[in-house]
Amino acid sequence: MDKIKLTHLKKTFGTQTVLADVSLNVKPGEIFGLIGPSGSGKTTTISTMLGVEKADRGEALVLDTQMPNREILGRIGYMAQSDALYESLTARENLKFFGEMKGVQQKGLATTIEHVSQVVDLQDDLDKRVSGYSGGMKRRLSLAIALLGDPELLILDEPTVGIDPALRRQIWQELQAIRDQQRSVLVTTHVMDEAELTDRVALLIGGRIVEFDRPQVLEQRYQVTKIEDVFLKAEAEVEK
Ligand SMILES: Nc1ncnc2c1ncn2[C@@H]1O[C@H](COP(=O)(O)OP(=O)(O)OP(=O)(O)O)[C@@H](O)[C@H]1O
Repeated sequence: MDKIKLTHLKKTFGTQTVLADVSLNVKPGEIFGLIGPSGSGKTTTISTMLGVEKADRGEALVLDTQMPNREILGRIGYMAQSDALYESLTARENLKFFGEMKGVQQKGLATTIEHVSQVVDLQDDLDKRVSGYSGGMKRRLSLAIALLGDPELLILDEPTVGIDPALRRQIWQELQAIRDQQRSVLVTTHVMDEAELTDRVALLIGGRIVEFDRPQVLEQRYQVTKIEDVFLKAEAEVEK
């Protein structure tokens, strides 16, 4: 059973068609990458699938349920592009608050907070107020919050922006461990090396998914060795 299933989604803002016709599915136990030029509609795809924005046409099912749905939202680890954090609280207090909201048992909460803050390397800064955090630290805290409660589905909008390469690698190891537990991850990224690490990747160009397959299959199809080159060639073809 698919964790996400989008069928012929269309979304316009005024006269601008941002999503012309988007269909995709995310399976259990996979890391699914959504890549595309800036402004191609990656964030809109996410907000429409979650029901934050209303689709003009088509259907979006998340965990077999039409969104928006509060109960389902509670079962997803969602990291938006802008951080929604309590600035006047410390990181630990934020994690505690969101952990309780997600129903993490009080008994295991401290251990869970320990684990997610280690993944994003914030364990030494947990008792600082978020207002004193850098942009990258806030991103890392948002990611830690998304990881709370071991959600069966993670939806991460550019989770590694402003994050150093070594930590980025550590975060991807965690995403792979999550995948290996048969949980699913949908991730948008601008970093082509990251797209290489996904199980399947979709290229969103001009409001359509122009390619959608395993990275290696796409590289063979375009006779290149990197997803970056697939991306550039596909983009040039669309622009023709
Ligand atoms: N609420 C909105 N009202 C009007 N236009 C919007 C709205 N949200 C997005 N758009 C427009 O839709 C287009 C796609 O934006 P979106 O943020 O989905 O792209 P993106 O692929 O996520 O971009 P980036 O990679 O830069 O984050 C842009 O032209 C944007 O201006």
